[in-house]
Amino acid sequence: MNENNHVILIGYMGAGKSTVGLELARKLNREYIDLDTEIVLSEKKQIPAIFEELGEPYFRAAEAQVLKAVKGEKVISTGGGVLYFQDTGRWMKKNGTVIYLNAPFEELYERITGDGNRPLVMNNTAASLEQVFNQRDIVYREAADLIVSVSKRSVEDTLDEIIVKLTT
Ligand SMILES: Nc1ncnc2c1ncn2[C@@H]1O[C@H](COP(=O)(O)OP(=O)(O)O)[C@@H](O)[C@H]1O
Ligand SMILES: O=C(O)C1=C[C@@H](OP(=O)(O)O)[C@@H](O)[C@H](O)C1
Ligand SMILES: [Mg+2]
Repeated sequence: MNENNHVILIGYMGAGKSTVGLELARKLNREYIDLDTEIVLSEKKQIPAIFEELGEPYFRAAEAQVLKAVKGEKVISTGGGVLYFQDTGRWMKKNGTVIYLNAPFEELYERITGDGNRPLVMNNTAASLEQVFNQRDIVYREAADLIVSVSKRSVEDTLDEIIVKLTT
């Protein structure tokens, strides 16, 4: 039996997981968790400082730990690297409905380029970010129960599709 019944948003940086998740929680009248926000609060450091001072492996472990501690029927916005450990996707499937917010790399890159709050964007070229996107896209698809396009589309429109898919 499932322990929890969350709605879990996954996808690459810039897909709108944080933006869509907050609104989705409001519409579904559920509590909302953004894993990045939880980590910032518990570490009392911003994401770039966590990467710089504690390292990416530390951040990945914290991310998986925070995710697995969420109980109930919440809406969870993950970070783009949340599937870093192989067992995380399995945990998600057992604990909720996993929705992959998907768009072409070029569109997502437009949204995130120059953002100083995303260490991967600051420290990598567009070509290597695209490579990461291509690797992760496979993993996101494997983990997803539903795939929703966020390409050239408003947040409202995306929300409507998610709500229809969750309730049919
Ligand atoms: N449907 C959309 N169309 C255009 N821009 C969007 C859309 N959804 C989110 N954005 C913008 O893209 C950026 C990244 O959104 P965010 O919610 O932080 O993504 P994520 O949490 O997946 O990294 C923000 O500037 C946000 O306003
Ligand atoms: O893709 C990633 O590895 C990351 C994505 C970020 O979250 P968003 O996907 O919400 O930008 C944040 O967790 C961190 O900067 C690392
Ligand atoms: Mg986010």
